Amino acid sequence: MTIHIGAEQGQIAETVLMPGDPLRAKWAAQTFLTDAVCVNQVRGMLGYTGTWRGNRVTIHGSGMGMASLSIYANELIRDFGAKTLIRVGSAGAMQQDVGIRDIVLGQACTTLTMPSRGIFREINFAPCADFGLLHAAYTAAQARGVRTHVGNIYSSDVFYDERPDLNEIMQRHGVLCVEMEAAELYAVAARHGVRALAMLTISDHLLTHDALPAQDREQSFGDMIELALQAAFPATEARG
Ligand SMILES: O=P(O)(O)O[C@H]1O[C@H](CO)[C@@H](O)[C@H]1O
Ligand SMILES: O=c1cc[nH]c(=O)[nH]1
Repeated sequence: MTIHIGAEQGQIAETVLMPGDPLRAKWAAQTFLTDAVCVNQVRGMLGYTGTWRGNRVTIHGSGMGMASLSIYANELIRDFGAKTLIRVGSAGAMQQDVGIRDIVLGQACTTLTMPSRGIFREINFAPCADFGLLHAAYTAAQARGVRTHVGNIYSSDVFYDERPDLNEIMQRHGVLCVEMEAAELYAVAARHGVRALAMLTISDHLLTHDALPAQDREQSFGDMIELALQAAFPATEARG
């Protein structure tokens, strides 16, 4: 039990899927895990542990923003021994050829800042995905025939951005989409020598202004959840 996670020791699996939305965690656990048990409700930040094809998995909300994710990622890794953390988030597309419901795998993250920024002093640390997870997720997505993009994503620390000029610069440099947690997840994971990946489903589009409703963001990202599980347990997937 930690300040923010009420689980007992042993109740958190080594593999953790992390949506921002705690209700997406609940839906994903109840839809995809066997014998899912709620292991955290502190502050309404829901976490569930169950199994997927015999492998123990926890699905735990991160909350919105890097400050919130940082608390949960630190406690999951340092206090509960999490070794593989996969963010399963939503994101806003920043390129014309990235469409609603496409999946983006965050190979690297662009930031203005992040909670871990301070410890790097004058260094511009480049938060990047674990290559094994990235490769496994891409392979699984190709096999499933899901439209998938791999590349640089923008981890913003604000949702209501007063600097749209920065979006234009990032778009010209090929940044695929904007979300709010991945960079800090990658930095915390790197610091502790564990694996991390951000998988994102495009929920809205900064250029076309198309957007999915809240219920879809909560309960319709099944492709992404299954791809995250396949990426975490590729050998299991090969056996079918
Ligand atoms: O849907 P989630 O996973 O929360 O991700 C995105 O949605 C939230 C903003 O609406 C931010 O957390 C952003 O990163
Ligand atoms: O951070 C986010 C997440 C989803 N959509 C956005 O536009 N921004």
